[in-house]
Amino acid sequence: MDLHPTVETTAEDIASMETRGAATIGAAAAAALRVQAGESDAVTPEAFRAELRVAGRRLHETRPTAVSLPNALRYVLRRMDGDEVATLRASVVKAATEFEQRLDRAQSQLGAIGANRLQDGDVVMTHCHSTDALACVEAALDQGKHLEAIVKETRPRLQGHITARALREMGVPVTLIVDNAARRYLDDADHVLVGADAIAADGSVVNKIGTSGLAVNARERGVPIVVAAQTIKLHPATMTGHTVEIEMRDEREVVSDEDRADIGDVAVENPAFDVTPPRHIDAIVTESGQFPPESIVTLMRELFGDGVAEPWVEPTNE
Ligand SMILES: O=C(COP(=O)(O)O)[C@H](O)[C@H](O)COP(=O)(O)O
Repeated sequence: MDLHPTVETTAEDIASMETRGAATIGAAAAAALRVQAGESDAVTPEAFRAELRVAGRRLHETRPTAVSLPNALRYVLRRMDGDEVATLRASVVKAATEFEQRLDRAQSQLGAIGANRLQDGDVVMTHCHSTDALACVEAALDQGKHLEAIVKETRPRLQGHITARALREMGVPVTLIVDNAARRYLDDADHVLVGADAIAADGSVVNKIGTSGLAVNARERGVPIVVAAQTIKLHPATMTGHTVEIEMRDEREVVSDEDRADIGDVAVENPAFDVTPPRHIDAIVTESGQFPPESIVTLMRELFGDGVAEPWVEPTNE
């Protein structure tokens, strides 16, 4: 069975980080499933369902950490319903569209909540590029508040450059710094504002590598650190003891082949994310409200209480 080219392209773009950031990855996965369903030429319901599961697996295998990806697949594939291809197709197209609309609504809702924490004249320090975090800044600007930003460049892929450009386009004065200068510039910051790729049941936050060190420094400097994360970042499998896989990316993102030839035979490690424990986080802002990290599990149970299906996996009885 051939996957639609859009599914393959979407998967390749997620794996290569052409498409990056947890919310964007979730939206792209849902959109790809919609195309697979809409263009499917399956003639039986069984063939259609199998095709959508294969598409789900292809998308799921791209990157392991941002739980927005499996949550997007769950949302769409669990709503695949019907006894004929036409009804199955319509159900997937509807669910994928619904998912994307919910993402947009959630991001602006959490932005309005997160903006309430920001005061006129505040300086915000950012790490990586988080559309959920920037939604809070944008909402605060819409409330008439003036903000400045200290943007960490975020090696090795320099997502801070995306954030710097986005903030400049909002009219926010930006100071770009190397990651190692964060502790020094925390003295000038009123808030640290970051996003999340996954939030565990104990309130730990998985985000771009460097977040946990920034949180420790922010705590020590007395600068509040807020995580802006839609509920699709909640990781339901952690309610049953599963842990979040931290993606190890290609060493060449850290050391070019030329540099390696110069340096010689050294091991290079390139973890893309790290885990910040709840004790180093002041608040998690979601579209459903602000939570101390230790209580995020109440929201997780409310939203994902019925366990963690993996509807892209072939059912054993098939
Ligand atoms: O860690 C990253 C991106 O990592 P990468 O660049 O490796 O994908 C972002 O902070 C979160 O995904 C949240 O982003 P958003 O708020 O946009 O979902």
